[in-house]
Amino acid sequence: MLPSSLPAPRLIDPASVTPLRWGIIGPGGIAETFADSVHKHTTQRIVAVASQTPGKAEAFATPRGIPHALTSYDALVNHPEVDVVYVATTHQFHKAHALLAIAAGKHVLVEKPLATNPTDAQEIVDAAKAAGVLAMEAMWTRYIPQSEVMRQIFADGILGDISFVFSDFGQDLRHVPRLMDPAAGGGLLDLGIYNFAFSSFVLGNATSINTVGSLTSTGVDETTTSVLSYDSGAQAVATVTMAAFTPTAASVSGSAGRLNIHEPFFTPSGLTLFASEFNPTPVATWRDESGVPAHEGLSYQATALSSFLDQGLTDSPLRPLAEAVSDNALIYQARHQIGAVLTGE
Ligand SMILES: NC(=O)C1=CN([C@@H]2O[C@H](COP(=O)(O)OP(=O)(O)OC[C@H]3O[C@@H](n4cnc5c(N)ncnc54)[C@H](OP(=O)(O)O)[C@@H]3O)[C@@H](O)[C@H]2O)C=CC1
Ligand SMILES: O=C1CO[C@H](CO)[C@@H](O)[C@@H]1O
Repeated sequence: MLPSSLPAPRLIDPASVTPLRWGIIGPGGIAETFADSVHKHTTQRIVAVASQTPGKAEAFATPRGIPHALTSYDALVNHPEVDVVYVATTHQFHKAHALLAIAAGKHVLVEKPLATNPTDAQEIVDAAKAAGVLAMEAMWTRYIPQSEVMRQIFADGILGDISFVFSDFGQDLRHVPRLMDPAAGGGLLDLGIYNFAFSSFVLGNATSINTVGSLTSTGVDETTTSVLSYDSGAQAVATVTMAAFTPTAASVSGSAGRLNIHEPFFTPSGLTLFASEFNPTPVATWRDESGVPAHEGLSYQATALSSFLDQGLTDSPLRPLAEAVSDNALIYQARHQIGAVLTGE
């Protein structure tokens, strides 16, 4: 019997965790959204920002009242007022900048993907472990309310035996230089990481992957369809493109019911439960009415990180590093299956 309502998310009160002092490396597009949403929705505070581009740190810090605008990443990671570093540079620099923060003894939140390949991602994990600091991939979707609702739905077995997961992420991003760049570009590392993280959220680690796809004029992956297989017999299909705007939908199907994650599935949205037999009438719907819309949801991961440190943890229980590495390895395989080989690989 399916429930007629979905559980309410159990959220952390932002005021209940230690207000950490954050430093940002690489104040570009996502750093702006992160800083503004963190200041709006949490008790965490950005106290320093460092940019290698002249004038950029100052321009970022001044309107936000951030006290320290620095011109060197070294100075930021070694700044005595910084507790945790947010690495917001483009993918190919994540490893070097995460290691810099870890070597300075700082906790680190690394933008997704953790690195451009699983070997580099594992190096970050090993360094953080050796230094006894927390490292966390900024897979922010894991920390938004609907993911908390989903965790309860899965724990209660509401969907029965889950056999199929579908996720789709597509936007025309071919005008964005970093995504066309053979050093770190492509749809899979930038967008597909959300699909792969969604599949592992539901089904765990895939045992095999088969990908078909096409490349951009610069040789990075443009459009891909991946089929992931699991020991249980379940499958996940991930469609990813940086050439067109697609539904950006996701669903989880089991023997007892199907859960649709409202579009776009990777931001705060909503959930609808259907019966397992064909019937378009929803059984139950939950909508995110928390007042933290779209990318403002980046703020949840900052509160979560602080709560993990308060609990003495050095790995996110909601997006463990081992999972970030195994998803990275699947993306590596997917890319190489279609010949999307980055510079130096
Ligand atoms: N969670 C989300 O929804 C999103 C996440 N992201 C992630 O955030 C990361 C950054 O993306 P985004 O903010 O769009 O990136 P930007 O293009 O805005 O660049 C961010 C920073 O990276 C450094 N940088 C960029 N290009 C170069 C280069 N060629 N050489 C040296 N340094 C460079 C710069 O640092 P400096 O200022 O020091 O020069 C820049 O300020 C990506 O890894 C991406 O996956 C991006 C968008 C959304
Ligand atoms: O994480 C992300 C979410 O969506 C963006 C586009 O809107 C991506 O480019 C980005 O890296």
